[in-house]
Amino acid sequence: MIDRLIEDIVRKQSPICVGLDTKFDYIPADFLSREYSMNPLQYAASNIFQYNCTLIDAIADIVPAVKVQAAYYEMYGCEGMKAFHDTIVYAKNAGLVVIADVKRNDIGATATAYSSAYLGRTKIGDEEIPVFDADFATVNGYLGTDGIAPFVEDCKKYKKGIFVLVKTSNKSSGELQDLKIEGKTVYERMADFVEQWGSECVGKYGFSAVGAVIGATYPEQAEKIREAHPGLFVLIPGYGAQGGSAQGLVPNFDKKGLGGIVNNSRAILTAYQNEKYAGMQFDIAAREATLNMQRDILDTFDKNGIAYE
Ligand SMILES: O=c1ccn([C@@H]2O[C@H](COP(=O)(O)O)[C@@H](O)[C@H]2O)c(=O)[nH]1
Repeated sequence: MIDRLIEDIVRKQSPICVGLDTKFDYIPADFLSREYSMNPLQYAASNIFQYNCTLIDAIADIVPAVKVQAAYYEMYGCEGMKAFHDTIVYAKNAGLVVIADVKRNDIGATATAYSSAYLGRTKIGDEEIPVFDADFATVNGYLGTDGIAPFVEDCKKYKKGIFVLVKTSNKSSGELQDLKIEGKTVYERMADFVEQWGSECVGKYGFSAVGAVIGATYPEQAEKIREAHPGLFVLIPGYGAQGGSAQGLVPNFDKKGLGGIVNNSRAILTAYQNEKYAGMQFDIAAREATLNMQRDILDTFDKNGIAYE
């Protein structure tokens, strides 16, 4: 899957992932269904799914991937998780790579169950059934190797990928991640682990399907990690609403524009509320915002001697 993601990034000249952190409140009133016979959670979830489908149709030709943030579906209960599942199916059918942002982990046995849910198969009798069946999942590596191994096994078996939290984009990420142990920060040690965990998952472009999450808000830290780990593929959240800049993304990428994919959720989902896109329908505004992000990144790449071949 890592090779396909890289090929789609290059083909679309777009190292961008649109984040489907779809809150009911984001949906414009004139898009809401007039079908009021459902309970409130069903109503919210069914509108979220319709919104996602319209948005996916608007961006599928200009980005390689979407990231579906589970929190915004879990908050609507079972109906929300159905919308999560159906959104994954819809996005895959639209030709997109799907990252399930679930940040899962636990002790080995339980991590195996999580991995079956999001990447692998659930065994019932003789049948092995794909459940959410995303292409990538985000995971938390802080329980250590036994909590990650089941995900890595499913990456190998089903050609999937994971992104392990290394240096997160949030303000307080340094409280723990920047602490030093024997001369290295915790995030640097985590990056070492990620390389080790993914050593048998390296694809034809030299990047492993076991990648890292590094926030766009921490370019200096990204530079350090990149120097130590040239084969680490990075999911980069934090561009847009969190203030990460295109220039700050540069350390993650090699001169061919490879090495990462940049997520943007709220600034695309709610672009129609931005005066820059005033009067546009939400899907048209989302497309324009995505194209502007692409221009911003490609112009910055150009200034830094980075270009897709
Ligand atoms: O370090 C991290 C890890 C994950 N995220 C997630 O990415 C998106 C960012 O949303 P924006 O609206 O573009 O800020 C969201 O799903 C986060 O949970 C992150 O931001 N930082």
